[in-house]
Amino acid sequence: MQILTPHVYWAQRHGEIYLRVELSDAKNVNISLQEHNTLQFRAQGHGAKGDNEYEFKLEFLESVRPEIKHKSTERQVNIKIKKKEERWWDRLTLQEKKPLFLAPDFDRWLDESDAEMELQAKEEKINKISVESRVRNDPYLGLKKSYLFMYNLVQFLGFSWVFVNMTVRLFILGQDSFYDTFHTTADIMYFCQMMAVLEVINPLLGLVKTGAFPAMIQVAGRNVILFVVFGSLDEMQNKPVVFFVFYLWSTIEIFRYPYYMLACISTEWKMLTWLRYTIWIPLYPLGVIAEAVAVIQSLPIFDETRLFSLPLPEMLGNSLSFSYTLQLYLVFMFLGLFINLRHLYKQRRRRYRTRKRKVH
Ligand SMILES: CCCCCCCCCCCCC[C@@H](O)CC(=O)SCCNC(=O)CCNC(=O)[C@H](O)C(C)(C)COP(=O)(O)OP(=O)(O)OC[C@H]1O[C@@H](n2cnc3c(N)ncnc32)[C@H](O)[C@@H]1OP(=O)(O)O
Repeated sequence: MQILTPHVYWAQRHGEIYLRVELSDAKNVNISLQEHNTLQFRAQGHGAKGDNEYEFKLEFLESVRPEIKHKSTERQVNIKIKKKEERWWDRLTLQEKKPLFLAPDFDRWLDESDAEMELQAKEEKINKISVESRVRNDPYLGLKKSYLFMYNLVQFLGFSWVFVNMTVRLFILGQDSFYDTFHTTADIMYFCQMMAVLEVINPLLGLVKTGAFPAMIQVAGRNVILFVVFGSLDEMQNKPVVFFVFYLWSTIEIFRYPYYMLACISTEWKMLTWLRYTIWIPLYPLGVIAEAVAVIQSLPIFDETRLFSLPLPEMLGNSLSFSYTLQLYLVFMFLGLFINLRHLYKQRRRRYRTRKRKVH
């Protein structure tokens, strides 16, 4: 019998190589691996040149695992080989010139980015299964979800009240409404911001799957402005900056809390998700700027009133104004801005993963 070479078709994934040998009714299939990367195939069957003994040898680009699986069907021999290291190969063989008997298997062919998506989809499916099994095992899930739903509802109502109140007053009174924002909305804002401390506690108790640190920065940052800068200085309370700070805070929250409420009942509105993960892009820096303006405006007032000043010995000037602490706080504020912008950017990317497509 003449020894011939069959047609071989190939495709790859990050971790595997698939070969399809065009040989029907193959018998005595003998596949071996030499030197970690050279596959030798020999079998009898019906190929392009009729019934014959067929063989080929492929020296792979990189090492592969010794356990090689194959399955002969009436029409072909399918071979699955695991790569030693899970990575994308630029080509199949070590030699740059493709052997004549080798061609891409277009039935299985995926380019690198498609294969990545396939891999990601598999990982997501596995994660979903493991989350679902954990969820099924949690007897308090209903209670946790109800608590979170109520918390988010209360916050949504609170911030909506602030937002609607300010908007209506802006339409009726115009710029005059800037001056008494604090007196008309502070009680509700105090309530919402005190409640927001739960946002640091929730991740610590494992009730929500996010980090406590970004929430701590957010809540502490806002509460310094609300309780210390605005709350303790009457002189600050009728400044227009209060309007801008409260408006920026409440604008994001009237989207964020409904988004969480829907998440609690496993529902999603694409538009709401987009708003939750997008409008922070202009709002967050603007919010920090407005807060910084408030801090800067409060510095001379703290200097004058000596409120919260630190007592010092007489030779050091009696007391250290709280404005120095606030100047230091301004630095922390921009550090906090950077940390949370990065966090929000990551959260957004997690939601809207974009993939680079490689053009071959
Ligand atoms: C005295 C020491 C002081 C030290 C302070 C240092 C300086 C601080 C400076 C800070 C500057 C602050 C500036 C700020 O005040 C300005 C403004 O706010 S301007 C207005 C714009 N602001 C924003 O856009 C921020 C809004 N806030 C937030 O987004 C969050 O507070 C934040 C912590 C920043 C991010 O939230 P989180 O980490 O929770 O991300 P996700 O929303 O993606 O949630 C992750 C998953 O958890 C689920 N989750 C979270 N919370 C809940 C909930 N309450 N109920 C139900 N589920 C919840 C959520 O659904 C996500 O899950 P999945 O991915 O499955 O949907």
